Amino acid sequence: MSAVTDEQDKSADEPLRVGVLGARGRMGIEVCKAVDAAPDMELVAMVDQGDWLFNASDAGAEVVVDFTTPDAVMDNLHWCIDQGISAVVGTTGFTEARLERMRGWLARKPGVGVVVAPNFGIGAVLMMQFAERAASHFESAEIIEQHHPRKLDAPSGTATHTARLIAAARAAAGQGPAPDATRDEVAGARGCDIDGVRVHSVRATGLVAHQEVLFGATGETLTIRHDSYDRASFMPGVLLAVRKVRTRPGLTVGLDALLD
Ligand SMILES: NC(=O)C1=CN([C@@H]2O[C@H](COP(=O)(O)OP(=O)(O)OC[C@H]3O[C@@H](n4cnc5c(N)ncnc54)[C@H](O)[C@@H]3O)[C@@H](O)[C@H]2O)C=CC1
Ligand SMILES: O=C(O)C1=N[C@H](C(=O)O)C[C@H](O)C1
Repeated sequence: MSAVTDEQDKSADEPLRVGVLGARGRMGIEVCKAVDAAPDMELVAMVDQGDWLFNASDAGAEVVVDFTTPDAVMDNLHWCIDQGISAVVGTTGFTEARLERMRGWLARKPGVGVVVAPNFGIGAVLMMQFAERAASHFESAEIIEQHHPRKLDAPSGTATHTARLIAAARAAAGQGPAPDATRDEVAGARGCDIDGVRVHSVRATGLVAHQEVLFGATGETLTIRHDSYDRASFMPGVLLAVRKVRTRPGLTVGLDALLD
């Protein structure tokens, strides 16, 4: 299978055939609605736990969207890549080791593309970019992420990714650790540490997905905040990735390159 160009290898009136994994989940339901409503796409498979993955390949899916669980996603992606199906992945839990394994699978299937994004909200992508830009100008940086209480993982994928971006920008600027004389009286009082950046996870009914990045320097603070009030906020980013993934063979991490 070879890479598809921006012009696509199909006539303009042929819709892109899309399958959704995790189709009965909170995000999966929203993705199915968005794909179904997109004039240039056809929803050909809705797969959830206990369903047969081959439903997607039997239905001729050209792109699969995965919003499942960190435990399920790697097996799903291995299968998709093996089948020559490109994938758009919002599921969290991606470590560098997992990304490297996926690069190995993709190396054997040169025409297949995978886009993995910790957050498909355009505002959230910009929030991460702004945080990366601000990072080297402030001696303190902490992240407060807030989510609905049915979220399985903490810290969020977005917070982990943001912390890594901030840490890399601080290291590149030769900054040392953020000042902090506090001794934890109770374990976890200062949140968790991701590459030297403190991350605090809040879970409360009524929340959807929210994050603040708080920077501090002498006499000033800067707060960069993003709020998703509705899962519809992730859909423009998901549909953009579905449209572009087949033009980007190999692994793309984050939505940034697709927005340029
Ligand atoms: N990147 C982004 O923009 C976003 C990412 N997420 C992430 O997406 C993931 C899913 O989130 P939610 O929809 O809230 O969770 P959810 O728990 O509502 O949905 C997950 C669905 O996956 C299904 N599932 C589990 N194993 C499966 C398998 N092997 N094959 C097919 N389906 C399987 C479950 O039955 C469930 O229906 C989480 O990791 C979450 O953090 C959520 C929102 C936005
Ligand atoms: O589980 C969620 O809801 C979300 N998960 C992603 C994450 O962990 O960052 C993206 C967004 O925050 C919503």
